[in-house]
Amino acid sequence: MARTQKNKATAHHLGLLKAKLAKLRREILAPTSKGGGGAGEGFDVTKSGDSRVGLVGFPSVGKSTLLNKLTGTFSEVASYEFTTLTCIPGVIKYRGAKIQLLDLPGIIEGAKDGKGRGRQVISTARTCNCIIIVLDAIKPITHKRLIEKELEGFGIRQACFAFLILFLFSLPKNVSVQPPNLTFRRKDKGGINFTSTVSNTLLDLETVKAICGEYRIHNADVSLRYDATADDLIDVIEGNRMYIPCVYAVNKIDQVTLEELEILDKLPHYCPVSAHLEWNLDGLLEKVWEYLDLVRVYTKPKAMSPDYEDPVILSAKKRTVEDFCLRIHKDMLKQFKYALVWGSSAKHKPQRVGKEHELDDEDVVQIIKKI
Ligand SMILES: Nc1nc2c(ncn2[C@@H]2O[C@H](COP(=O)(O)OP(=O)(O)OP(=O)(O)O)[C@@H](O)[C@H]2O)c(=O)[nH]1
Ligand SMILES: [K+]
Ligand SMILES: [Mg+2]
Repeated sequence: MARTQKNKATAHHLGLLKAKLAKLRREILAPTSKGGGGAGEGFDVTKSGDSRVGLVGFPSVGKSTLLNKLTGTFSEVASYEFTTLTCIPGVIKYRGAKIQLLDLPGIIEGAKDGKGRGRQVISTARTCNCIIIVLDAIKPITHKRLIEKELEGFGIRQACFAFLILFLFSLPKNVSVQPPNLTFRRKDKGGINFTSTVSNTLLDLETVKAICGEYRIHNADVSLRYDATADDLIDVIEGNRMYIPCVYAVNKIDQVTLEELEILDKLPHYCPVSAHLEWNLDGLLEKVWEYLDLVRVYTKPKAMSPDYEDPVILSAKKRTVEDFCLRIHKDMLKQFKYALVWGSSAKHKPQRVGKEHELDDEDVVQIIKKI
């Protein structure tokens, strides 16, 4: 692919190769029938708390040091690579929420053998609500080049790494992570029908046909509502893509110059830290909190003041009064009459609302039950 000139004439050829790569990546990561290596599942660590965050990165970038400093849990730290060989969980108490933080093995080795840990790391990463990709500030440029090279290469290690990038790292430039705005519908006959509501420069009918052909799909409607890439189409066809927000924590900034630090600080989604010297760990937590997109709701028992110590944590995508009730008790809705809400989602102080009402961060809620 690196050797192929990129132009209209080769676009469908490149699209085809991309689809082939996507299929190979999926095979590498699919559980092996032979067993051994835990059937490709993640590490056996029980989910706990309100949200889960994973530490992913090359060996010895300081993932374990970060876990230790952020959670007070012990995970072995050493100057040699592959110190951590399993998944070590810790808990961060932040703004009343309990966030489970997972320390994971460095990703190159596991990826290299094509089974075992590399796959386990990825499987575990897929269970996270946010991923902290830890980079070493001394070699961010080499790492970045490595990633680019991996993407273009063909080896198992490369393919595995590219998978990570596709699944976890290739995020839209904006913070809100959205799946591609593209409709793909299979049908029984009529061939491949390709429409676009915007002028598209990256995909044409030939390329779409080539990609679909790779999946043995000969009849489908594909419609774009933005300038989609071949990778976006492949993501939608594969259908198993996850969109997990990630923060790039550039660690060991105690080793770089102020000039270098200023550049790192400007890059989108980057957060410079020194785990060892505990520099900017607050900044990292703040960023992770922002990307987790959580809502804190305080309960107010009748005739008492709100409980500000122990908020109910909801996802910003599921934050109705109903979601709130379900979180407190599964039978709560049966007795629900209405709720009183104080805070930015309320028009009055308090506002009387039904269970469809959407709550905002730091709202206070009192549930009024049927008598
Ligand atoms: N200078 C400096 N060194 C650090 C920092 N954080 C970690 N280190 C050192 O980097 C080395 C690797 O740290 P680890 O925490 O073991 O790294 P890891 O990513 O968990 O490594 P693996 O588990 O082997 O993948 C150790 O020698 C740490 O003391 C930092 O902020 N600054
Ligand atoms: K290490
Ligand atoms: Mg480690």
